[in-house]
Amino acid sequence: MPDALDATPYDALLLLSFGGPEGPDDVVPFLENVTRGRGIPKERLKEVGQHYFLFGGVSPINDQNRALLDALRKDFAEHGLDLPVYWGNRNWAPYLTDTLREMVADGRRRILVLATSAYASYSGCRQYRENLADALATLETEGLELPKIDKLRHYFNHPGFVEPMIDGVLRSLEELPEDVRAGAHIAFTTHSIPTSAADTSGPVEVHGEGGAYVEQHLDVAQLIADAVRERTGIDHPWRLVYQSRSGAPHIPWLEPDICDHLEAAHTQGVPAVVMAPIGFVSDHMEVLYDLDTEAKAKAEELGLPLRRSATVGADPRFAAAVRELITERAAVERGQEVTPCALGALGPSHNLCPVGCCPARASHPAAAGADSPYT
Ligand SMILES: CC1=C(CCC(=O)O)c2cc3nc(cc4[nH]c(cc5[nH]c(cc1n2)c(C)c5CCC(=O)O)c(CCC(=O)O)c4C)C(CCC(=O)O)=C3C
Ligand SMILES: [Fe+2]
Repeated sequence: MPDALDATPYDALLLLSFGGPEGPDDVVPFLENVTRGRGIPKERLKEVGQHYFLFGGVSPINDQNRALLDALRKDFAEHGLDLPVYWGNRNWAPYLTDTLREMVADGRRRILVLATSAYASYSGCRQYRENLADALATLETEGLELPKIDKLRHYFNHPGFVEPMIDGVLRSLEELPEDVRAGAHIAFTTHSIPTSAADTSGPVEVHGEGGAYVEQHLDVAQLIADAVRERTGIDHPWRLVYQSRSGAPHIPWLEPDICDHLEAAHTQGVPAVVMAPIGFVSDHMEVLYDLDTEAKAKAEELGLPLRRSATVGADPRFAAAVRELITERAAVERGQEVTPCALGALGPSHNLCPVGCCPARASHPAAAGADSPYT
């Protein structure tokens, strides 16, 4: 047995995810949960519902989280990290509030949260913190003693997140027909968000002009492209592109869309493309529908060879990264010196979201940040 690792003061890890439907009857109530008060056009909701129905009303995200839970528990056991792992979702069962109630009943007082979103942005960070605050508010009305909740720093540039994606891109390149492989372009994809949300993502003092969201993705894309060049000797041209746009058409969102990009690439004579969905932690519906269904159909129509590389999912290197992030943060909380691990140009992300980080359109309490009403 290795020496026991120290998670003190934490007594539990909470895997906090998006959640997804697990059958046709779940789809509409799930979409209602996701879009409550968010002003998404009815037409878009019908369309997104169809994406789910195409796959039997089942999102792959829950099974992927179950696999990640297994990987985390296995890794912790193998490395002597004695920390129970719980799972709660923002938009579907097991619901965050129910899990948190269970954690309190189990006597958990200091909870560390791992969100299945690696980057800054309102949708990828603050919204998770708002849902934590809402869950705490509910437990408070029930007269429960509230636990203290912290959130792990953004892990987009952690080697345990980046390295599996490098392997994935290399594998996808190898899958391309040999005659087009050397000339292939890489399209790194992430979820489009409104440009107003992109511009204000991250801590105000730290990020550049266009916000942390794009900056962080560009950092990861560059890391992967550099590693691919080192391993293959070929400098594959790349670009960061976007997918899964929703919202009203007159509101600007990040562009270009992956399908428009494929068309432009084809017109310019690009012989093949590898899509690398670096914005997502696992192969959930955005990946299955927007890339594997829609973008692949577009490529077929164009006669453009296209491969989609793997997301991190339950890769053991990602589980190990989570363990390292936990012991790192626990040491910080104990007042010890640590050297946080991060690749790329941006350095390790902040541990505590400062006031005004990734602001929402409407003010809403958010937990696990400097502006949390819960301490
Ligand atoms: C940045 C980002 C991530 C990555 C970070 C993270 O992972 O958190 C993400 C993940 C996900 N988004 C998901 C699903 C949905 N997102 C929607 C809507 C929206 N997402 C947005 C952004 C993001 N979303 C935004 C700006 C909107 C517009 C409405 C709003 O301002 O809030 C809608 C409503 C319909 C539509 O408009 O598409 C659905 C159904 C699922 C589950 C998939 C599954 O079931 O497998 C996952 C993992
Ligand atoms: Fe989304």
